[in-house]
Amino acid sequence: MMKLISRILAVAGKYQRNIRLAFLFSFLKSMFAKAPIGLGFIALTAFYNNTMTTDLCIIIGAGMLLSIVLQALSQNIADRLQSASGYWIFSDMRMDLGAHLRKMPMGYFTEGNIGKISSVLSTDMVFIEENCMSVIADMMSHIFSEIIMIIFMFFINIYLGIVTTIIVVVIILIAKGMERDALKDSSIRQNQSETLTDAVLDFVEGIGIIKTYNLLGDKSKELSDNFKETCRVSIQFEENHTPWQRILNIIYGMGAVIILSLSLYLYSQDMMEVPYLIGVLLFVFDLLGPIKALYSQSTRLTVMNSCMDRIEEVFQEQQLSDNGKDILPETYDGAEVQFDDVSFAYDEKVVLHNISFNLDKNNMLALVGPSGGGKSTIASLLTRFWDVNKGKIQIRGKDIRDIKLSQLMDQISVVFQRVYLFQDTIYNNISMGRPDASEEEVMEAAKKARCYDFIMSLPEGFQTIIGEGGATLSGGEKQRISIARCILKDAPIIILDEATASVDADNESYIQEAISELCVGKTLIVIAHRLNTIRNADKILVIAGGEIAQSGTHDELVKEDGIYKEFVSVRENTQGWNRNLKNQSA
Ligand SMILES: Nc1ncnc2c1ncn2[C@@H]1O[C@H](COP(=O)(O)OP(=O)(O)OP(=O)(O)O)[C@@H](O)[C@H]1O
Repeated sequence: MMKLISRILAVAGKYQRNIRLAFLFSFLKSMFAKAPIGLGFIALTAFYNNTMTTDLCIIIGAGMLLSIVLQALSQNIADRLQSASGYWIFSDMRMDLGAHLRKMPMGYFTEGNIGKISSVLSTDMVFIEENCMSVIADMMSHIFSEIIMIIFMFFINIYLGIVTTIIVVVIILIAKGMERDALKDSSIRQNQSETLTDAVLDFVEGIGIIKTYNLLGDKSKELSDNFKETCRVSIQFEENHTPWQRILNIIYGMGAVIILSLSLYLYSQDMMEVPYLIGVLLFVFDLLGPIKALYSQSTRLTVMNSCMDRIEEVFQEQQLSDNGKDILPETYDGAEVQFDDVSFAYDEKVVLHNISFNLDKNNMLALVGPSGGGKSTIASLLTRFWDVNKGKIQIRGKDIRDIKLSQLMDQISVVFQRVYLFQDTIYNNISMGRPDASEEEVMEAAKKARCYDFIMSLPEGFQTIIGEGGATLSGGEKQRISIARCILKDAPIIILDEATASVDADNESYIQEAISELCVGKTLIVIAHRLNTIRNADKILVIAGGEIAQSGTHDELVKEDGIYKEFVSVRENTQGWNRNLKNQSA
């Protein structure tokens, strides 16, 4: 419980002062709330001793009224200070998380963490944001109230004070066990919520495949099993928690009875006066009220603690270092891109071994080879989607880790096979390649990427919104828009993941023309599948099993027995097949 408070304070940053101030007002509120009990005792004693006067009556009445007003006032100030801080803290935390995620290696997003990120942002943060401040305010008020009650009992009689303290300590110890258990169950519940988020995302993203492969029944069942499991885990959580609450309730009752019996005993031994006994009789069931209220919040507290665990887990993920200070030279006599003895592993799995090659400015390098050989990984290392484990990668003689990530990204454009366009206008989708580009430059890029005509044929032209609720474009059209974006960016190095799936002939020739425009005067790394592209490369690397199996030009490699020769003959046969099929259909 105190752990949660210190965790919230730790993340509160500049709002810590407000929260601490709110604690002070919570304390005052508790004092004013309990003041009528003290005044009640004074009144009882005065009646008992026959010393009650009109003045004292008025003072006690006014004191009670004043304590009610001051209690409401302190509560109001504490609530305002705390709830505003809560929303600010979590708004800042979301920004920090965004900044943190921006610095994570791309690998983090592709390794099944999307469900976790969404559930941290949507479930965990929202839950804490909505609950934490009210819960902390309540908790502080209950803790202070209980302390005031104990002090009060010491004031009435030292033995009563000691026994009340012991009972409260026993309750705290039992509640600790309950918290430990609940924390374990709660993390099971949170993990299940993450699994469910993953399953829902998977279902929604894969709906096309699911339908075409007639898997709707199976996948829907998987999803509904997941919902049932989530339901089961939540019920289990409540069921495991209820017996603890019952035990605590019994102990609250027993505690009150013990205090009551002790008071009667003390009275019978002349160790306590009548007004105090009456006072204890009146308030005994209120004595453990605050601690009872405190632990009735424990379910929410536990869930919050495990939400905080998961938020911290994401924050603790290693960021990609971005401390580089070197500036890339405009011109350089050596290689534009150089891999020097590079090895790389995804976690434990080593997928690249001692890769070394040079690529000169404005030259084209083709990466070819069997699937899973490591071609995409080589390209990803150049963009620092991950960092190498051994060796180094240089651009114009500078280790890419020694230059700022933003400068590195300015140097490279990537044309992915899978195009992603934002739900925005076509214009904005292109201009994000270079946000300060003029309208003419955007149009020019669209013309070079062979997409100007089809964009202009749309009713809204460049202002057409793409995506949900907007225009639907073919795969080839989207690809050309993404190429226009790259053309506008005008980075000197292009990484091109050539499409394996064939698009229709018209689109294919437009895409080829767009790519040719993009590549003029650039240094190119192409993950190549088309024989024509490969033949034009200045250098070909055959990547197999994470190593460079062969390297050379097309003419050199076809003369060697090896993977490349086989690869070319397979490609030629397929192209022959394609030609025959086209001729037959013509
Ligand atoms: N994010 C990842 N996490 C773990 N392993 C990965 C990841 N991405 C790729 N791999 C593995 O690394 C190896 C190299 O994959 P890579 O995608 O670089 O090969 P590739 O030659 O580009 O294959 P393809 O031609 O099929 O795209 C493969 O064994 C692959 O399973």
